[in-house]
Amino acid sequence: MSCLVKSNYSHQLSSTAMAMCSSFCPQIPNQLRARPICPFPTKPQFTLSVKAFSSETSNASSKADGLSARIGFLGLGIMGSPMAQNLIKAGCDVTVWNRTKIKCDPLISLGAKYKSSPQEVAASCDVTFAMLANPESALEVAIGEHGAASGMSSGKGYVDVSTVDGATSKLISGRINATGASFLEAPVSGSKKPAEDGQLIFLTAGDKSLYELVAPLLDIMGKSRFFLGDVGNGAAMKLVVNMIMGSMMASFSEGLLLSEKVGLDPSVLVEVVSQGAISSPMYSTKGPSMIQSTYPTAFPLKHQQKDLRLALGLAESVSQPTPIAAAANELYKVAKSHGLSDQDFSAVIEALKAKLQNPPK
Ligand SMILES: NC(=O)C1=CN([C@@H]2O[C@H](COP(=O)(O)OP(=O)(O)OC[C@H]3O[C@@H](n4cnc5c(N)ncnc54)[C@H](OP(=O)(O)O)[C@@H]3O)[C@@H](O)[C@H]2O)C=CC1
Ligand SMILES: O=CCCC(=O)O
Repeated sequence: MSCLVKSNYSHQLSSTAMAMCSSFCPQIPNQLRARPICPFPTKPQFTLSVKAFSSETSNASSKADGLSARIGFLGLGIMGSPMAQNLIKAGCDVTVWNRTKIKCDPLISLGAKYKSSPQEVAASCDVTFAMLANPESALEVAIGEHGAASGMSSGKGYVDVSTVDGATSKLISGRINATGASFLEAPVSGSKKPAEDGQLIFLTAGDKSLYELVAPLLDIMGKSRFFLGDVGNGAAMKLVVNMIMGSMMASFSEGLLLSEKVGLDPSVLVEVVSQGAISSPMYSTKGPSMIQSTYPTAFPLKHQQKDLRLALGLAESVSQPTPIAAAANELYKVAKSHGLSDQDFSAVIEALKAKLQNPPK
């Protein structure tokens, strides 16, 4: 396994990185290419050569020379839109598609091209990213009618950054590989704001050469990237992380409500938690709005419940007991039944309030 992290301490790019920037982003003027300063206007401060722990080195520069800079992006929701936007702002040649076409318009205004199906995007691009809601939509867009696979061929790459289960990822990988193209799964840790800020964490697995080729693109959209081996490992890592997160949020919700019920100020609880061993940006960021009973959507509750469901399936596949996650999953299901699917996942606290108001008879 390897991990590369974006450095905040250097304005300079290595020559390898510079070559790859130029290769992927042909709109970068030649006079800028000659300078050892990264030309990306939004994300100037990184180098590709900082390693956290790995003996692997990237030799993507020479391979990148064979790849032109046409990038497809399928799925422009909360995450896909800012990710694609960062690629466009970095000067990359991006072609977009979304089921609901109107969501393409802001990106088209920024310079993106548009195609009317995933198939057409894949056919016209060298590497196509997909950021879809769930396994069903990831499958439909990748291998359904007019899906990306039907536009794929040898030399192309498909990078699925959606959160899905390993079986879905392997199915997509098999169909993409059958066309002669390469597949990488690359789900992300980090939410709406990190997506906007290019601070996502990529959990990749699959074709190592494709990983190396798209590394400069991942570095535009993210702050670090892990290569985890075979297809399925990236999905598994993502599901374990989100299983922990879903349980943490459910437990935090119980704490907020209990503190209030025993006469404490929940705002003080948030402050106390922020100074101790269980401090988490999630609690500090979401806590104040949860106390106000407002849940501006960064990570939709329906997706958190989907991830818990998939994580429980993963645990079941290896007979691993996960009673805490199972209980949390039930709470998110209650929240969904109260119409909170499209609220932020912190709205799970409302399920506990509902339970309090309607105790079992
Ligand atoms: N939001 C977050 O904080 C994070 C989300 N994720 C994961 O990333 C993925 C996307 O999340 P997010 O952007 O928040 O989700 P959104 O719900 O905002 O976007 C979902 C996207 O999937 C598309 N879609 C849904 N169903 C279909 C379908 N049947 N056919 C074609 N397209 C479809 C939507 O198209 P349309 O616009 O037409 O509805 C939209 O582009 C999910 O897997 C999620 O778990 C990962 C990390 C963080
Ligand atoms: O999948 C969603 C992850 C959200 C986050 O990491 O904050």
